[in-house]
Amino acid sequence: MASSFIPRAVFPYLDSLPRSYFLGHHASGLSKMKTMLSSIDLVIECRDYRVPLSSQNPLFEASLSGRQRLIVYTKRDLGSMCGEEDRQREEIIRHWHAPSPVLFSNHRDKKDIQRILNFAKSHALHKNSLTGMRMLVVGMPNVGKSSLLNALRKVGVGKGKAAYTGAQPGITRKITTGVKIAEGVEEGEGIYLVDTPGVFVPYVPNAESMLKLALCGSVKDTIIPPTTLVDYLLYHLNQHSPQLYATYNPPTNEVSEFLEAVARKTGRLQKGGVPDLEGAALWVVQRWREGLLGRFVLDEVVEGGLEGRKREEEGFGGSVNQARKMEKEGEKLRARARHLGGG
Ligand SMILES: Nc1nc2c(ncn2[C@@H]2O[C@H](COP(=O)(O)OP(=O)(O)OP(=O)(O)O)[C@@H](O)[C@H]2O)c(=O)[nH]1
Repeated sequence: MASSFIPRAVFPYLDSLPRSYFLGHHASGLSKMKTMLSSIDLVIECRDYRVPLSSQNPLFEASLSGRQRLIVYTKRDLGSMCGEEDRQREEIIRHWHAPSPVLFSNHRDKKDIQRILNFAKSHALHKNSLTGMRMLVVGMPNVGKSSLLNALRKVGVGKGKAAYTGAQPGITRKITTGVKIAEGVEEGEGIYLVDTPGVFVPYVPNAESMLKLALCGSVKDTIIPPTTLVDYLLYHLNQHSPQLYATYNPPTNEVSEFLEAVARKTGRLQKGGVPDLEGAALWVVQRWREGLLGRFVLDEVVEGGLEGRKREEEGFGGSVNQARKMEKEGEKLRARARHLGGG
């Protein structure tokens, strides 16, 4: 009976999950960013609104310090219903970073983009460098950097797309030349924004953060089984309201039951009418990423939350080599557990 439904209070996440997704183009992109830093006036660091803690990358703190930074929480439309709870969350996030500036954005909302543009312009005026101010946009893979660049260019100079965007991480592989997003005083002058490839954290300290990042599309969909992602999503959906998936199934904590219902309702059936659970899982994840299956934040946003997260990360070192060592050790342990379990 629906009224007696009790959602899971914790997610029994698996120790077998990978905790790293640090690729070659992430490392080379980061080292190129470092070499460019002396010619950059402002760094725009993008983080995902739905995972404000998990999408911060300590590598940026370490590598891009010394430049003024504006933090932009992207994809706000996918995590916010613009209610009182959202307002309070945004206030806490601003406190985390005070006195550094923080803005929130939906790349389709002209007002949000204009705010970022205004910030850039006032920074340029303050620095007296409207003649050729250069900014770098950085962030985790798929966080929305190129979309932000295109939106700023559209609002700022009324021009069309300059960067490719896409629903999978890793669309941008190389650092581009600067794209003009605001006119300057003279012809050929203005504010330029340089797009960069997304850079993943070297090692994700807790498995749940890895699930969150994967759900938000920061790692390739082949890294974590889609059914595991939907299981994790179902856990969150139930915490908010099982009504969010009422079209497909009554409240449940069983991912296979949920996916079977989705497969049947959406016609994802294999030979002999067998439900295609993986196909259904990929579809569900996509629906959530598009905001069509609830809009909510996955990280817990509380006062002091960012400091707590930083302490947790410091406990894990933070260097890429250390991270590789830990990932290798994790792989060995997982292989041993599989061997002992006979799987
Ligand atoms: N709903 C919504 N979707 C967004 C927003 N910003 C970006 N997206 C979508 O998120 C996906 C990734 O956007 P990109 O701009 O390609 O992300 P990126 O950070 O440049 O990705 P990399 O190439 O991995 O560095 C695309 O499908 C965009 O349409 C936003 O504010 N709201």
